[in-house]
Amino acid sequence: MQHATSTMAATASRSPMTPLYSQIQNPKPKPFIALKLLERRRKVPLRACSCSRSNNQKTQATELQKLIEDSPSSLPRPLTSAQLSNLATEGSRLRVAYQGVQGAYSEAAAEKAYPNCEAVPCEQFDTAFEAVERWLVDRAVLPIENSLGGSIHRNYDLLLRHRLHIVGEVKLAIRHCLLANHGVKVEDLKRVLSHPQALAQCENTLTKLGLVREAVDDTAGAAKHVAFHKFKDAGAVASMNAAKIYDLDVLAQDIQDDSDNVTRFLMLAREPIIPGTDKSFKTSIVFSLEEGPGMLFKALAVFAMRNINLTKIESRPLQKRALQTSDENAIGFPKYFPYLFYVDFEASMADERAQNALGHLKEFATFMRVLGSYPADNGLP
Ligand SMILES: O=C(O)C(=O)C[C@]1(C(=O)O)C=C[C@@H](O)C=C1
Repeated sequence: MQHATSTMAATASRSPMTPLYSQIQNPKPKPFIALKLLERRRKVPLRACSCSRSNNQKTQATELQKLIEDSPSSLPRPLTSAQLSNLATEGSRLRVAYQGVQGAYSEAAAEKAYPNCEAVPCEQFDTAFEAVERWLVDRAVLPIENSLGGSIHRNYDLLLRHRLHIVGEVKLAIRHCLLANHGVKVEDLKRVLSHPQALAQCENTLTKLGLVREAVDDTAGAAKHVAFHKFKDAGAVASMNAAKIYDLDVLAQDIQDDSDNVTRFLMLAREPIIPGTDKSFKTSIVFSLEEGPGMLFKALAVFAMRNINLTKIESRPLQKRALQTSDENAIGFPKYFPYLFYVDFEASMADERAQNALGHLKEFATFMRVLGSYPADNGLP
């Protein structure tokens, strides 16, 4: 159990949830037209499948082809929400969405989680969620917490807003480098670009160097930007891999504030996996409680009394728009700040202790959802 937050949420009645574990969603049919999307490391990223296509679909494919060919480099561009609607999926390799551009840590995490997958870059976290929901990719791998920077709140909120299931986790050691264009020295730098999490993880080094931080969407995107604009006064915090891809010099290595810098990523899918007991499993849930003294204590006790270890607890403001209509009906909106609690615990949903704990929690939680029950990543990051 790492930390707890004690703010209470006050809510109204909830709908019953039977069985405890989330229902398997009805699979949607795969789109008839399948376009090979953003084939990595190849000049021609789109390939139509053999089935016949409508004029509209041909136009979309041509537009996308043009869009990618117009790109200043031959690297794939990340998906935008607008492009998502134009694309469909095909292929034997598992297609895994990640946020960022090629060389981002998230890409490395996707490849660690699904070796030999086709990693598909997405502009934003939302785009990655949507890409899975719309069958454009098979999975998404997204960061959820970092050992130095803490939680990635946006993804907690998106987990609730979307209906994907957590099917695994993967931990990745994050080793940041300070990158700059050839010939640029550390003393020439005035600014540094990177993802806000990466900047936060290198707080001490960047403060010592007196660099002005500029936040961008991802670390590799920062490296790409610095290289593209041939900046002489700005560097990027990114990976060694990004330095190679964007042809930048490495001015300093391992600049994170602590050598043990690990990011935990979630593997997300349209359908849950069947939880087992053969290996160590984790379960992630989200719930809200009525307001009142000791309510969170009572909620956490359902795990403690069954000797179930909690590995993470996070509280997030309950935003009405973040909820699905069915969830919305289950929750009232009180005059005080309502909160949602996200809890990860070390037990499989196939374990009777977990089922009893959640049955107990349901007796007084005003809302509860199982986000996934999945094998724990206990290996080296
Ligand atoms: O910018 C990247 O390279 C990412 O993959 C994103 C991200 C994050 O969101 O936390 C992932 C891992 C690191 O902790 C830093 C940044």
